[in-house]
Amino acid sequence: MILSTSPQPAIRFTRVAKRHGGRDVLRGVTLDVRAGELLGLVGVNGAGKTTLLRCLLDFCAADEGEIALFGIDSRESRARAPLAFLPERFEPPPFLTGEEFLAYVLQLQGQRYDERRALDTLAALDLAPSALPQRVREYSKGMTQKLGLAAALIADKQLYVLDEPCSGLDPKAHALFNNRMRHLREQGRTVLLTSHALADIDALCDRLAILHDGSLQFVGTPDACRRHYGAATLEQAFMASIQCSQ
Ligand SMILES: Nc1ncnc2c1ncn2[C@@H]1O[C@H](COP(=O)(O)OP(=O)(O)OP(=O)(O)O)[C@@H](O)[C@H]1O
Repeated sequence: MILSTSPQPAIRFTRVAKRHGGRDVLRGVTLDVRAGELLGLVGVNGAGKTTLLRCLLDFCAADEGEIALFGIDSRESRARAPLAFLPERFEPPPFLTGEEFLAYVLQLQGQRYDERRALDTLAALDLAPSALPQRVREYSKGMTQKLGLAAALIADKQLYVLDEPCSGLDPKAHALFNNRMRHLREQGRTVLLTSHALADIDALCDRLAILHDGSLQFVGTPDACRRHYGAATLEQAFMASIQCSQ
């Protein structure tokens, strides 16, 4: 058990390190995701973002360090109960219908499937009601991603961990997703998401964390990031942050 501190962050990574194949993928990552904030984790391909989330979700064990969810060691299953997760590569069982998949996800969380709620969740992501009785194998890439988001969002959770949630979304669904994220923040929910779209991070996130080669280079607001690197845009600031580390 990790001792809680006050005010308690939704997620606390403390000196998290992970090696894969003799290579350091995470090098002592320390980061608090505050309760009620929307934090964007950014970094180049292979920076270690998904690995950090996998450690958080106990999909793999960190070699060093600790991770706590609302003050509870993330390796305890009860710590992850208030959390919904969308993986980077969302691959639902192709033989299920959309409705069967959503019902299954809710059942795993001890919740009942409610068609009205499912339709509202789909509508909020611009997924047509006809997707519910359709088999997932017939879905387009964007439809599959919307179903993954719907599965993450349909259960009422305090914390959402979304790995590249906008991957494959069309512009309308993308805008609707951003609205949904703002709504979650208004409700005091916490969101940790990864994204390669710095414009989204700028428009949406309270703070961003830049991970490069397994180490955090910067954590703060988009404005603070631009100021810190003397940059006019977040893109320039990001480029400066990863060059500084080389
Ligand atoms: N199971 C594994 N075995 C070996 N190497 C791994 C494993 N998982 C991740 N890695 C390596 O760890 C590094 C970080 O990968 P990770 O998927 O965390 O990066 P990422 O920042 O999420 O990248 P992307 O933006 O491309 O999704 C990569 O070099 C990857 O090859």
